[in-house]
Amino acid sequence: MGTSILTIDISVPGKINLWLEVLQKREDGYHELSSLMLPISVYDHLEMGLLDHAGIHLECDHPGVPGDSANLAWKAAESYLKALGERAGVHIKLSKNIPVGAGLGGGSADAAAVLLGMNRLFEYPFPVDKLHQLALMLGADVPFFLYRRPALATGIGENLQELDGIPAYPLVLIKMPVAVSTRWVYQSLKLTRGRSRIKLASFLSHPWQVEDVLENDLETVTQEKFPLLTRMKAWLRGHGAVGALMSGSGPTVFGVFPEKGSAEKAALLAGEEWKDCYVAVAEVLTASPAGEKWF
Ligand SMILES: C[C@@](CO)(OP(=O)(O)O)[C@H](O)COP(=O)(O)OP(=O)(O)OC[C@H]1O[C@@H](n2ccc(N)nc2=O)[C@H](O)[C@@H]1O
Ligand SMILES: Nc1ncnc2c1ncn2[C@@H]1O[C@H](COP(=O)(O)OP(=O)(O)O)[C@@H](O)[C@H]1O
Repeated sequence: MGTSILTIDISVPGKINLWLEVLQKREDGYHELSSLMLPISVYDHLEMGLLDHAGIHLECDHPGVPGDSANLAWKAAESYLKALGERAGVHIKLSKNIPVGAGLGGGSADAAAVLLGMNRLFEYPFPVDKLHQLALMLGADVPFFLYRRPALATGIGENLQELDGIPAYPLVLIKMPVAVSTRWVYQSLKLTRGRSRIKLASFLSHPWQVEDVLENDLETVTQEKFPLLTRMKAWLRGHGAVGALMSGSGPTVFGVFPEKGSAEKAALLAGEEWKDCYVAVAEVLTASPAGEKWF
């Protein structure tokens, strides 16, 4: 198998939803949201290179994630090549580190990163709007990961208002050893809200009053099945977090800490308290990495 000399390495950040309000169900079954999406310093890794023949070769190191055309990274490469109309080939090596089925957006993040990587390998044939369009066909969350910046997501997640002024919140993540299906959570949701309560402008002028905006309408569904999540959030608050919430469809819960030191201490204790769980310290990424050109 011949790969080109040019290979690229990409660090792929996951995300949390600092808030997630589900506003209504559309006729196609998707839900309209208002969600503050924040990239975080928990990363998958991708290595990509062009082949000297057509095809998509994927290696994925996670036994629970498909290594074939069911992988979102594979699907992203396929859709990019199809849009480009070239009989080219690509090799993709995916190292998973973002927990799977966790509410941290790992699959969507990989898909977006493959689109970005392909665009660099082919020397930028597509503008960002075209990548955004391809991303949305892969999943509602995928466009967010093209920009790697804090953003208010509306529509089904694809209308993105990028935001400055979000602190690099120190976080502790705890995830039970179960995977949750996003589809199941949305399908099980009973809508009660109607309209958005959280005011972006007032949050931006007092971002440290973060506990006032930690709200996730999907929590009720996942918490009912896994009541331990409620205890995990209370535990995080009892160990220094100013607030705690489930991310996305869960089951990861995150605590927001006033500074890195207290987050690290809490994470050490969390590792002892929540023995079978994934525990990590992370922080919110507030700016795209400098010097990276993708489109
Ligand atoms: C809940 C969130 C919050 O950021 O994240 P995760 O928990 O998956 O990380 C997202 O809305 C997940 O987005 P994503 O994972 O891209 O969703 P998709 O693959 O497009 O859809 C998976 C399933 O969720 C439902 N879905 C998704 C997004 C949305 N706005 N409304 C929905 O009803 C769809 O009906 C679909 O069956
Ligand atoms: N590259 C990928 N990384 C993770 N999961 C993937 C990937 N491709 C496909 N999947 C499948 O997508 C599902 C959801 O994965 P993930 O994106 O990690 O969760 P979430 O939607 O909670 O953020 C899993 O069932 C997994 O098998």
